[in-house]
Amino acid sequence: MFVLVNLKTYPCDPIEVAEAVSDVDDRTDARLAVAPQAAHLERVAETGVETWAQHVDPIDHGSNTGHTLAESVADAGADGTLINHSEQRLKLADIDGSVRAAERADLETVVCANNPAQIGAAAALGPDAVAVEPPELIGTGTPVSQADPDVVEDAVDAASNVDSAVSVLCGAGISTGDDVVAAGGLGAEGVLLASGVAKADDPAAALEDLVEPL
Ligand SMILES: O=C[C@H](O)COP(=O)(O)O
Repeated sequence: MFVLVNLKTYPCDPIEVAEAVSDVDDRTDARLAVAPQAAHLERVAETGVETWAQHVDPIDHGSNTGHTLAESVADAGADGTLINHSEQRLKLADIDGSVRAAERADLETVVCANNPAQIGAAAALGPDAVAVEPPELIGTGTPVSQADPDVVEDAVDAASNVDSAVSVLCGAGISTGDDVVAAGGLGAEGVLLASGVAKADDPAAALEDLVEPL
């Protein structure tokens, strides 16, 4: 299973979380990665942990201000990027452009989507993976794998019907090892989570619990 921890703009110490993820990563068969804010990418990558950006823009080098360039994210040490997160929604053409920009910079891609229909559309754009996240469950601590298992299974079917090479993650409310196991049982190859680690009093202990059954 792939466990991708998005730090969003939570007031956690990104280096402390990255070091905890790196430490747990050494002791599990699961694949772990951290997605800090763009300004923290370089320092997080220097810890040795697999590092992801939270977003890249559908742009190339040039006359752009206040954007995130895929090449700069890669130069900072990122291995991959989220695209179209529920909190950073893009138009369809811009999702496509961001996937192309990430490919150009050799970044792995996870395109997020609200529901199975959008997952099918996202998979058609050829990312490495898609992540289904019902927005109403994000940050609630109620796991999608328990609250809405059909949405995960339907997303897996939707992606597979379009392109079986595109793997499916699920997210929203995932915070325990049981949640991750349940997600795997529904066909997801990974989970995208945030508050369960980034808002935990002890992020290292939260991570240990997440990967313990894997
Ligand atoms: O990127 C992560 C997702 O939005 C899930 O967030 P959450 O784990 O806080 O529900």
